[in-house]
Amino acid sequence: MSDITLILLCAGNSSRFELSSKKQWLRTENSPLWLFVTKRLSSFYSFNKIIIASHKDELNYMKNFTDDVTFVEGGETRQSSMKNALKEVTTDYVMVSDVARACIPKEVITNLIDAKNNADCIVPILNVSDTVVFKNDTINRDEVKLIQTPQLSRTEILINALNTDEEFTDDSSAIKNIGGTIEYIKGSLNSKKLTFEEDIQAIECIKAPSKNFFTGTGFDIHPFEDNKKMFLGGVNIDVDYGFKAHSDGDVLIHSVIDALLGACGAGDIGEFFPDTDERYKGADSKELLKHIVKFIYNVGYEIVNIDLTIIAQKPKINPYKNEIKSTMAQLLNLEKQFVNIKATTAEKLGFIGRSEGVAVQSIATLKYYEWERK
Ligand SMILES: Nc1ccn([C@@H]2O[C@H](COP(=O)(O)OP(=O)(O)OP(=O)(O)O)[C@@H](O)[C@H]2O)c(=O)n1
Ligand SMILES: C[C@](O)(CO)[C@H](O)COP(=O)(O)O
Repeated sequence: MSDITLILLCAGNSSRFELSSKKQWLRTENSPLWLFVTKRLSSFYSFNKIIIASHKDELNYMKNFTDDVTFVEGGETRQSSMKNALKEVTTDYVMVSDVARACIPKEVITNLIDAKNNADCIVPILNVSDTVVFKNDTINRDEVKLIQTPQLSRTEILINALNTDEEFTDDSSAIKNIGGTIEYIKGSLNSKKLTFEEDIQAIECIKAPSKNFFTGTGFDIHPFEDNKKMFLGGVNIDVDYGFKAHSDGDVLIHSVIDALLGACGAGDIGEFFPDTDERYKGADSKELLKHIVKFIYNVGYEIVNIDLTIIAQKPKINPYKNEIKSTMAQLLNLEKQFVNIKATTAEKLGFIGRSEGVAVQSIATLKYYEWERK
């Protein structure tokens, strides 16, 4: 059994990337980048264990993709994500890599492992061939190194090195800080880190996303409650009763949230906003939908359209249809033509027919965010 654990850091915010999808969630064919990188690295070497540090909002979702890795919640910084992941490591050695370095070649992994006994931390580097100016001075470029990941460290030493409030931008800097030894090996241009949008041009091992469409259905139902404001699709309906619920009871938005989550395979509304959680008592459902829409985009999807049916004996929906459409289109970041609303009575049958509440059924279609190499 190998004595090396792989940690893949995937908990960043991609704030410099500036696309609607986080870089770890870009699709290469049908695979999110983090899964592609995990499979790629594990095809090069049989690690004892693979640990993935995930953003807290994406941790549960990631678990739907594979049972072969251990997921941990990331932190605010790369270093805190690494510290969380290190708690799960039981081997003598640990290899830590950025998910943002998607195309690391096998040779780099093999060379790191071959050098594992030579120092406390083995680091791939690139030398610099351009002239380097630091502040205003041209400096000796032969003394400049560009540090890459993955880095292979003795686990105990890395844990000790990170037992500080000081922030380091990589593992080797922390180890150097406590007097540990470092060995530099040859890195690779193919290990370039995806940081800015234009870096996609250099990440050649990934293929375009598949053109598949994904559908999900949603259904929600709420009974009426007197003397409460009624909201449907984010619009205040002018009646003197509302919906009984833990939140504001916007049954239409709840149904749409479930359809969106269904389409991207992310469970249901209760997994994101439990009705036992005091934070969501009386919550404005528009805010819940905004959170979900951000999630959908972050994890690499775009919304194509939604269609829904409101089943209500009362109130009358027609006078509000257009406003609901506009409000929902804005919340979903869609053109109005891609939001369709139908309404029907229950022909006086059952509890809806007895005017005791309203149900909404919906369907959403998503596609992968279409990044392209120009
Ligand atoms: N809190 C954080 C921050 C970063 N990372 C990971 O550390 C690596 C290097 O970070 P970077 O490329 O800077 O990614 P982001 O932090 O997502 O990017 P940005 O700084 O532009 O927000 C990435 O694999 C990233 O997912 C992490 O696991 N936890
Ligand atoms: C660890 C690293 O990739 C080495 O070059 C780099 O320091 C990460 O920096 P970032 O600012 O977190 O992208």
